[in-house]
Amino acid sequence: MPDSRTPPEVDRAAASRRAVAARRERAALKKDVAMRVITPQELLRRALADPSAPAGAMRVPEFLTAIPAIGEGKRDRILKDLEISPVKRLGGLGSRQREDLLRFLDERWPELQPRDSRSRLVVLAGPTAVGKGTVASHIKEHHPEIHLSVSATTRKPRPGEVDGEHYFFVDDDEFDRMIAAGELLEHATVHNAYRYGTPRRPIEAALAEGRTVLLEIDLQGARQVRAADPSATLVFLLPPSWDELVQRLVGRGTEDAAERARRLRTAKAELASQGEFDYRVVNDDVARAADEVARLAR
Ligand SMILES: Nc1ncnc2c1ncn2[C@@H]1O[C@H](COP(=O)(O)OP(=O)(O)OP(=O)(O)O)[C@@H](O)[C@H]1O
Ligand SMILES: Nc1nc2c(ncn2[C@@H]2O[C@H](COP(=O)(O)O)[C@@H](O)[C@H]2O)c(=O)[nH]1
Repeated sequence: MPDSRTPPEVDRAAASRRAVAARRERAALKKDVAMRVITPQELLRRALADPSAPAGAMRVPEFLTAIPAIGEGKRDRILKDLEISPVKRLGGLGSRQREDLLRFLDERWPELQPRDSRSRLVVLAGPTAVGKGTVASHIKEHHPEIHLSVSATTRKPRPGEVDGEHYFFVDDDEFDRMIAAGELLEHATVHNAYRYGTPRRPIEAALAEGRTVLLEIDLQGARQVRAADPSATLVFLLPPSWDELVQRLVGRGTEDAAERARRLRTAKAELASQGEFDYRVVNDDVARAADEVARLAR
């Protein structure tokens, strides 16, 4: 039967069919990213190679939220940081924006991976005086959604330290009892001096609530946690340099010379073990390092 429509009507109908097909293809691509059939990097490379392909027509915000680890808040922060307008399509990105977006995906890939293979248990370790306690306190203050574990220890409180807040200060008998009762997830004698351990129950309760739990512990403890839960995330905090580490230890002024020497000996061994960790973060600036650890913990 002859087509009774005018040529403009035929064109409009064809354009509408093409638009519907393109929308379907974009939806399929987004699903492929969400289901991990292809990586976001691969989709972005396809879009850049052929801006007229369905991937090229995808807007950057819908591309970002196709990645399961990126919600709307994170999406908006990324767009702002990379200075990309929300109306931009992948195929229309400028060369600097392309590079920035690809670099972002490559650098952040570990934390954008779906969490289902990792538990919510995160360990922060590193040599003495690198700033573990300082970074952990910053996280506690600025990321209240993360539960910071309070350890038990046989060492005496330093000035300003509060029982139950900084540590549970216990004597040797009580520490032995906690071990015998299975109350500690891990425990170790640190710097060949005092004993420290992670109370198990508050951690299990926080994990059961779906919260991320951060343990600020030593290398021996980190190894025990890894053995108990291979899916835990291990983060190693590094000083900007060895000299800076010594300066921080001396500057803190909480140990005498003998204790400092003992701690620095342990620090050398700990630094040599950093390869066992999933991530390394340099504590050059407390807020920056804390935010990086919090991001890895999410
Ligand atoms: N990014 C930083 N820049 C400068 N000084 C820092 C930084 N982070 C921490 N410090 C300082 O370094 C000292 C050691 O920090 P902190 O006590 O947090 O270390 P730690 O790793 O918990 O040590 P330890 O394992 O011996 O308990 C403190 O005086 C702290 O204020
Ligand atoms: N294995 C564990 N190590 C712990 C724990 N809590 C703290 N620590 C580590 O001890 C040293 C010394 O701490 P300080 O407060 O006396 O300076 C430090 O490296 C901590 O990370 C723990 O529960 N288990």
